[in-house]
This record gives sequence, C-alpha cells and structure tokens, in this order.
Amino acid sequence: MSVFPKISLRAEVEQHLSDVFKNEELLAEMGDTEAQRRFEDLLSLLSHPPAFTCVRASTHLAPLETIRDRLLEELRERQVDWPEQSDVPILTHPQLPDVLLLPVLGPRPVPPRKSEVIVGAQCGNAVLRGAHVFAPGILSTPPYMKAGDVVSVFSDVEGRCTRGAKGFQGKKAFLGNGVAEMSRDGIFCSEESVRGVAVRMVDPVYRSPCFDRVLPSLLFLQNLPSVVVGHVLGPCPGERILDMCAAPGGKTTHIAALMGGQGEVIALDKIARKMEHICQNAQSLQLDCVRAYRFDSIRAVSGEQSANPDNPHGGPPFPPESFDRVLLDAPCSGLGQRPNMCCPWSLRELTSYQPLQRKLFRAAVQLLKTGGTLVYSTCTVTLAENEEQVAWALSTFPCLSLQPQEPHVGGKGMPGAGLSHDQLQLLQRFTPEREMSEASAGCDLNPDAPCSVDLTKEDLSDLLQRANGDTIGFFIAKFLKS
Ligand SMILES: C[S@@+](CC[C@H](N)C(=O)[O-])C[C@H]1O[C@@H](n2cnc3c(N)ncnc32)[C@H](O)[C@@H]1O
Repeated sequence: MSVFPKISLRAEVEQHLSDVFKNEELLAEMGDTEAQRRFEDLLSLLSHPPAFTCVRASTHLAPLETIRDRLLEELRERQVDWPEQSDVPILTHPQLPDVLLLPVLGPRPVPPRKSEVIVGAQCGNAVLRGAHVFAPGILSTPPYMKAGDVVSVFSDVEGRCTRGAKGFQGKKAFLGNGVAEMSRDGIFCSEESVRGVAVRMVDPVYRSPCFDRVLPSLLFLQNLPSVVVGHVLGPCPGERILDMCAAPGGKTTHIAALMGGQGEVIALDKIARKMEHICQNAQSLQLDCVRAYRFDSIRAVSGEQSANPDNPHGGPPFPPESFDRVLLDAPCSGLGQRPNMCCPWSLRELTSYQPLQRKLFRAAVQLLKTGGTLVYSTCTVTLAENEEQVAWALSTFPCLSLQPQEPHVGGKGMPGAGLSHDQLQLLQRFTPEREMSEASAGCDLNPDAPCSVDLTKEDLSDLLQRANGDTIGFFIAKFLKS
C-alpha cells in the first residue's frame, strides 16, 4: 500500500465527526448523499499531502520575481538529484503577493525494494511533503545497512515500532525509495545524538522539492491558509500587535514582514523550549521588531490600566486595550493537518480544546483596543473549535462583530452552529473535500511527465483553483471590536 487510503481514527471519533459533518443544518443545505460523499472525501484526503508546496517569500527583503528566480536557480543546481525539478512551474498567487507555489507530483508508482527503513509517523509525513529522512526520525533499519545502500522507506503510522528494531511487521505505509547516507551503527550506536540526513529520498511516492537550507532568509515554508491569516489580520507599519500563541513564529514573522519591520510584534507562547524557534526565525528573516516572551496568554491581561511596573521592558502581562490587532492562532485538535494517516486520540482528547480556546479568546478581547481587529484561527476541521466558537464569541462579547476577510480564497463557514447565512459567508474555512466537488481537475500534472513551465491561462487558473482548495484543513474568523 503506498499511502493510507484514509485517515485511521478511533471508532468513537469517526462516529463523532460523521455526526458533525452530517448535522441537521448541513443536511438541509446539501442533502444526505452529498454530505456523506464529502465526509468520505475528507477522511481520504487527510491521509494525503496537499496538492502544492507553499512557500512564503521575504518580500520585505527582495521583490517576489527576484526571489522566484533565485529559487529556480537553486532547484536547477540541485538537478543532479531530480532532473525534473527544474521543469516544475513555480506559480505566484494573484491574491497573495508573497507566495510561491510548487505542485506536488504524486502519488507516483514506485516499486518497493527488499531493504526496509521504518520512520516515525511525523518524519513520514515530512517525507510525503518533500523532506529527506533525518537520523532522529529513523526507528528501524535492515541489520547491516551501510551508506550507499538503496532502501525503501515506510512510515510507522500507528507508532508501534521500537527504536533500533531490525524489522517491523506492523501497519506501515510506503513512502518511496532512497539511498542511505549513514550506516545502521552510525544511526543507533553513536554516543552522541545523531543529526543530519540519514536517507536521501531519490524516488518518493510524492515528489516535491526539499526546502532544507534553501534560501533561508528569503523563503519560509508555510501552508497557504496560514499565509492568508497574516493578510487577513492586515497589520500596518507602526502598529502594536499581539500574537498570543506564536511558536514557532510562522505567523509572527509574517506579521512583522507585512509591517516592513516597523512597529512592534509581541509573540507569546506557553512552552519554553519553543521560544528559541520564534527568535531564530525572526533573526533568519531579518525581522527585528519581534519581541518574544514565554507566557501563558490566558494570564496576559494585567489588572492595572497603566504599564506593568514589574516589567519595564514592555513584556506581559499587559493592561487592557494595549494592542491595535490581536492574533489568536489557537491550540487546537489539529485535525486539518495533512498528511495524517492515523490519529490515535480518544473522543475526550479531541473535544478537550474548546474551553481552553475560550479562555484565550476572553484575554484576546480584553487586550484589544476599541476599534482594533481580532483574528481567530485553527488548523482543525471540527465545528466545536471553529463555527461554534464564533457563535459563542458573538453572543458573549456584544462589542464584537464579524468582518469580511481579504483575501477570501477558502470556502464559507460550515452550517451547524446556528450562524446565519451572511455570517457563514464572512468566515473562511479551508476544507480539502471542497476541492473535490467544486474545483475542476482540468490541469492535472502527470507525475511522470514533467510539466512545461509555459502554462496556458486556463491551466494556470485550474492550478490556482486547486492550490486554493487542496490545502490543509483550516479556519479563519475576523472580528472588529467597537
Ligand atoms: C497552532 S500553534 C501556533 C502556531 C503559530 N501561530 C505559527 O504560525 O507558527 C499553537 C501554539 O499555542 C501554544 N499555546 C498553547 N496554550 C497556550 C497558552 N495558554 N498561552 C500561550 N501559548 C499557548 C502552543 O505551545 C503552540 O505553540
């Protein structure tokens, strides 16, 4: 089996999601058969990678065209690895001026070899999105594997393989073939922790360029809906902006770039070890208006109306109404992430996020200035963490109103939380099964015949439609506080 036919979920979770995706309001809108078909498409698409690799270009440092040309040059230099890489088109996006899109080619028919390397599910997901296999991701290799051996790479989708095993008979998904750059002993028997590429993928089931160390100051790998969030927030130079759940800093750095480095972006995250990623990313993208603090954002509102005397450097907690704009990219069940072949969570775990998100939302509303903008986003597909949160927010905070989003490239909100037709239109839900039903599959790139860079207008429009639709699952709501 190349890639799992659909995401594997616990029965109780699948039943819960089925109820959500076939709720009464939704059934009234599209009928039973269509709702069922969309739900099945969703489960199937979640186990596969999105159709495009999206990179955010540092347009605060160089024009988009220059960055695209530099990327093309880089890919041509890597031709030795994959000759067809230089023939893959690099698309720009008409509504996202800092985005470059590269089609992911696959699934390709790749014959598996006898020698098997097993990698952890997270590592496997990265391989399906173009990465090589790094040593820490490897769980099992053949007993005598040496550098130069050709191996087949499999993902341990259920997390059952023990590190250092010499074989594995559990559920595994084939990801493609590669060449070992390290021996088994080099990976498992070293006294220090081993880093670096252990298997270079030469014939992957899904082909997409590896962006490891490619133009690090000019490119940032980011899912398309996440780039949309930065634009929807609409930061302006000179403003003071709060990113409440910021690590690893993808959206923080985007916000800072959109402000041209002028103003202040305060980035908070609760987890200490993640803070260095925010700082490293800001540094590598040459953005010095980011201030990152380890802090629980639920407690980020200070009691006083004046600046916090305990923190002369302007860190948290902050007085109410301190920020022009607030981004709450909330911790969530992450069910929109792709590819994801297996989610082992119980129903209780899956549904545990709503209360935490509401506590964070309360702090966000307090910290936002009157007249300011609040954007709430998640990378999940459930109703409880998305539309239901919007309905709750609108009834709990009369000062909030939903706002149109610019750009709006995703679909509308999902019925089921009692929101009106007009309110749903103001929400942006990225849900890959929408692509299957609404977009034309007109310009499918044949995985084995490299696509010419000269595309017709129609091909380009089909590809962009696909890039907007076949993304990770994601949700965005924009509010004004008055
Ligand atoms: C969806 S991720 C954020 C991704 C980030 N916005 C980006 O674009 O790179 C959610 C983050 O929220 C953080 N988090 C969870 N609870 C938090 C809290 N109470 N206060 C601050 N951060 C929190 C997690 O550590 C995690 O890094």
